[in-house]
Amino acid sequence: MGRGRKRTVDQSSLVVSKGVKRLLPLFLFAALVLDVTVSALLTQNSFKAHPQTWKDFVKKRDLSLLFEKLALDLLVLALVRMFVLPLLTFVGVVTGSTKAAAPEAEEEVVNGGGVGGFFGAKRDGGTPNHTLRQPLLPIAAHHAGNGHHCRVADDDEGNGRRACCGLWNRKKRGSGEGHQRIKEEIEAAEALHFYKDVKRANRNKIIAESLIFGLSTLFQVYSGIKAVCFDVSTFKHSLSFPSLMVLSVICINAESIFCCMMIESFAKEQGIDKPDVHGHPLYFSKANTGHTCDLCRKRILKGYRCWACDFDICMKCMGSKTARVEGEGGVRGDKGVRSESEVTLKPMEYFNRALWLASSEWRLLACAFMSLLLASGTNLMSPIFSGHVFNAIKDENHPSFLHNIRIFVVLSLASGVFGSCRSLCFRVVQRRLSFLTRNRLFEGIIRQDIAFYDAAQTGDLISRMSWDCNAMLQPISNLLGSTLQSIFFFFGGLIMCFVISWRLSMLAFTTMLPIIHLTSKYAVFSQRLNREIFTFIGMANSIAQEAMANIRTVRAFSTEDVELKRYRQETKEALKRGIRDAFANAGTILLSNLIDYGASTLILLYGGLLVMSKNESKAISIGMLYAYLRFWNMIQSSYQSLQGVMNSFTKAAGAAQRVLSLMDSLPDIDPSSGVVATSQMSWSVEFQNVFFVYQMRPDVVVLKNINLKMESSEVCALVGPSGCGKTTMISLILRYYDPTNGKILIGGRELQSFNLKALHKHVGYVSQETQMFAKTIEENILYGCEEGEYTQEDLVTACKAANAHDFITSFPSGYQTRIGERGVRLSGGQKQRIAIARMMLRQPKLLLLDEATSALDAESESLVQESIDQLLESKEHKYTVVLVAHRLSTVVNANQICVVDKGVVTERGTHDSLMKLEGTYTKLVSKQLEKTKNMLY
Ligand SMILES: Nc1ncnc2c1ncn2[C@@H]1O[C@H](COP(=O)(O)OP(=O)(O)OP(=O)(O)O)[C@@H](O)[C@H]1O
Repeated sequence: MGRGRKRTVDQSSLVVSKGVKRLLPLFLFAALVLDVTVSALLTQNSFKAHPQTWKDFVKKRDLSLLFEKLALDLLVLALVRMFVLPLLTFVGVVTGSTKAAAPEAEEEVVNGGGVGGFFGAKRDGGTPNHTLRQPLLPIAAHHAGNGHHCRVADDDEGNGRRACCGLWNRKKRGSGEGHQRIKEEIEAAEALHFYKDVKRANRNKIIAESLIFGLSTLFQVYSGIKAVCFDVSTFKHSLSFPSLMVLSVICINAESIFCCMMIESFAKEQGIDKPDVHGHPLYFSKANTGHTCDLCRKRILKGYRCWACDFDICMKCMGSKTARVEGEGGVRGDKGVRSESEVTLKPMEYFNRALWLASSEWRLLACAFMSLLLASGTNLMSPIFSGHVFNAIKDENHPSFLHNIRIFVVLSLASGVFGSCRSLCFRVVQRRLSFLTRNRLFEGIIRQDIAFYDAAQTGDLISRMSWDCNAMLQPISNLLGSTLQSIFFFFGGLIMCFVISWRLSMLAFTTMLPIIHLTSKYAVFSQRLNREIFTFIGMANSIAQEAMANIRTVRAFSTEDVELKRYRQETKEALKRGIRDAFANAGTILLSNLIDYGASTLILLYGGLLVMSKNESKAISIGMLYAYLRFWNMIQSSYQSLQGVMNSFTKAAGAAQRVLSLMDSLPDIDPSSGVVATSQMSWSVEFQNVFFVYQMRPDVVVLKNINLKMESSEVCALVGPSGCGKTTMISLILRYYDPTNGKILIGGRELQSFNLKALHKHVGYVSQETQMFAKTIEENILYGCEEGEYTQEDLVTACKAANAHDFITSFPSGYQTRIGERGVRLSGGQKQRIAIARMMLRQPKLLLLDEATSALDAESESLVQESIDQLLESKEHKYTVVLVAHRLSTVVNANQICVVDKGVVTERGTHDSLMKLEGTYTKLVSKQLEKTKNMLY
C-alpha cells in the first residue's frame, strides 16, 4: 500500500485542508491589496474634504490635524502591513517548521531500504515513497548499511541522534530478540528527538503568531482612535468614511487571521501516515506513556498517537507490517480487519452524517428554527426599547415612558414563549437522536462477527456506547441548543452596535482580536489535554470493569491493591491533566477578563463622552449607551459560547468515528439471509478439506485439511488432547467463523448458503463455559423462545431430562430463582444442567455438546447421558449429535469417534475398531483407565 501525507486532520483550529491551504497566500494578498486600496481611498477622500489642511499640516507638522482631518497615516500603516505581515508569516513558517521535515530526509527515503523499510522506504514490492519525509528515516536508511554516511551522527544538534548511533552499534553486536528491542530504542530515541524539534517549532509558531496578533491589535487600536477623532462633517457622503474605516479594520483582522492560518498550515507538524494501521496521521507523543497500545494492548513506554481520535500505538506495532492483522485493535469481521478507509471519518463527513441523523426530525426542527428566529428577533429588539425607556426617564416624558415599557413587556413575553418553545423542540430532538444513536450502535455491536469479539475489549465497547455516543452528539445538541442562537446574537449585536455608534464600536472592537487569539490558543491546548483525560478515564474504566468481572480471581489472589493501584494510576494521570487545564483556563480567563473589562471601560469612558458631547454628529443618548452596553454583553456571551464550537466538531468527529465505524460495519457473516433450514431435511454434517486459522493468531493453522462426515441422526464424538481443535470444529459448525479454506456441508448443502438465524433454531449447543444471564432459572431456560412457544410442562420435562428439575425445585423460589450475573449463584454443574435443559426444550435436530457433562458428578453425568441416549433412540425425534468429551466413557457408544490431533483427524471409527488399531485412541483409553484405577470412589 502506498504511503502519502495528509494534512486534513486538524491539530489546531487554524489548520485548513490542502485545497484551502494553497489559496491562503492568495487570500492574504487580496486582503492586503484591498487594505491598501481602502486606505488610499480614505486618503484621497480626506484630501478632497480638507484640501487646505494638507498644506497646514506640511507647514506646521501639527499631529492633531492628522488625527482629525487627514488619512495619509492610514495609507502609510497599510503599506507597513503589506510588508511586515508577510515577512512575519515567512519567519513563522520557517522557524515553526520541524527540521526533520527537511528535504534531505526525502532523498534518503528514495534510496532507503533494509531497516528503512520500517517506515516505509519500500513497501509492497519496493515502491519507493517520494512523498515521505520522516525524522526516523535518515537513521533507518543509515542503518540499512547500504553505504550511507551516518548523517545522524554528523548532526550535532540532538543528543537523541547521537544516542541512536550508539544504540545502533549495540544492535550490530546483538542478535535475535535483542535486535527488535534495540531497534525500538533507536526509533524511540529518534522520535524523542523529533518531539523536541516539534516543541521548539511550536514555540516559534506561537511567538510569530502572537507578534502578528499583537501588531494587528495595535493597528486596530490606532484605527479606533482615528475613527473617534476624525471629523467627517465636511465629507460629501457622511457614510463613506465610516464604511471605509470598517472595511479597513475588517482587512486588518482578515490579514492577521490568514497569516496565522498560513503559519499553522505550512509549518504544521508532519505526522506519519500509516494507512494500513490507522486512517489519520500519527504523531510522536510523550502523552501516551502508560497508555495501552490500541493494537497489541501492551503498555506504551514511548509511542505515537493520533490526536484526531486518540489512537495510541507503541513503537513495536508502529514498525510492524502485520501489527493491524495480529493486534487487537481495529474493527474486524470474519474476513479480516476492516480497512481504515472503510471506518475513517473526516470532520466534514461527520457533519454530513450529523445532518442526516437530525434530518429525520425535520418537523420538530422546523418548529424550533421558527421559534429561534422569533425569540432572537425579540431579544435583539429589547435593548433598544429599554434604551428608549431610559431616555424617556431622562426627558421626563411619561407617555413615551409608558409606551416603551408596554413594548418592552410584550417583547419580553414573546421572547420567553418563543424561547421555551425552541428549547422544548430542540431538547426532544436531542433526546430522540441520543435514543436512535445508542440503539443503532448496540445493534451494530451485537451483530458483529465472533472474530470481532476475539479482538474487542468489553470496556472499550461500553465506553463507545457511553462516552463516545455523548461526545458525538454533543455538538449537535450544542448546535441545536445554543450555537444558532449565539450566531444570531453575535451578528445581530454587532450590527446593532455599529448602528448605534460606529465610532464607539471601532474603539471597543479593538479588544476583540487579542481575546480571540488568547482563547483560541487555550482551546487548542485544552483540547489536547481533554483528549488525554478522556483516554485515561476510559482506561481506568476498563481496569475497573475487568477487575469487577473477575472479582473472584482478584479475591483469591488478594490482588485488590494491585487493581486499585492500576486504577489510581490512570485516574491520577487524568487528574494531573485536569489540574493543568484548570490553571491554563484560569490564566486565560484572567487575561481575557482584563481585556474585557478594558473594553467595557473604554465603552463607558468614550460612550460617556459621546453622551456629553456637544457635537451633534458624534453624540448619542444615555439610553442608547445603555442599549449599546447590553448589545456588547450579548456579543461577549455569544462569542464565548461559540468559541469552542469548531473544536467540539473536530472532537466529535473522532468520537463519531468510533461510533459510526461500528454502526456502519456490516458483519462478514450475514445471519439473516439464505436458505431456511427445516427439521425435515437431513442433518448430516460434513467437513470437506477444511483449514482454519484464527485471525488473532494468524501464524497457527488450527485445523488442517479436515475431511469428515457425520451422518444424520448419528452420534459423532470428537476426542483428542487439549488444544487440538475440537471446540474450533464446533464453532465452525455453528458458523461462528467461516473456514479459511474448504467447506462445511449440512444435509449436503453448503453451510454458508443457510439462513443462520433459522438454522440455529434447529441446533442445540452446550458449551464448555456455560453462559447465563442475570435472570430467573425459567427465563434462562426459555431464553430466546417466543411467548407461548413452550408450555410449563415442556419446561419441566426438559429439566427432568437434564436432571435439573430436582435441584431447581429444592430452591425456595423454584423456577423463579434469580441466579445472579453470569449465574454466579449456581454451581458449575447446576449451570451445565440448566444449559442442557435449555437445549433439550428446543428439541433440536443437531446437538453440539462441547464437554456438556464435564462439570457433572459421575451420577448426574450418567443420568444425563442416559437421557441423551433415550432421545437418540426416540422414534419421534432424530438427532445428529456432535460430542466433544474428555471422559471417554461418554463416547464409547458413539457411531463414529474421530481422534483429532494438532488439527488433523488421525483416526476414525467405532470404539471397537479404534481399539483394534491400537493407535492414539487406544493410548487415550488406557491413560484414562489408569487414572480411574487410582481414583477413590
Ligand atoms: N479465539 C481464538 N483466537 C485465537 N486462537 C484460539 C482461539 N480459540 C482457540 N484458539 C486456539 O486454537 C487452538 C484450538 O483450540 P480449541 O479450543 O479448538 O481446542 P480444544 O481441542 O477444544 O481444547 P480443549 O479440549 O482444551 O477445549 C488452541 O491452540 C487455542 O489456543
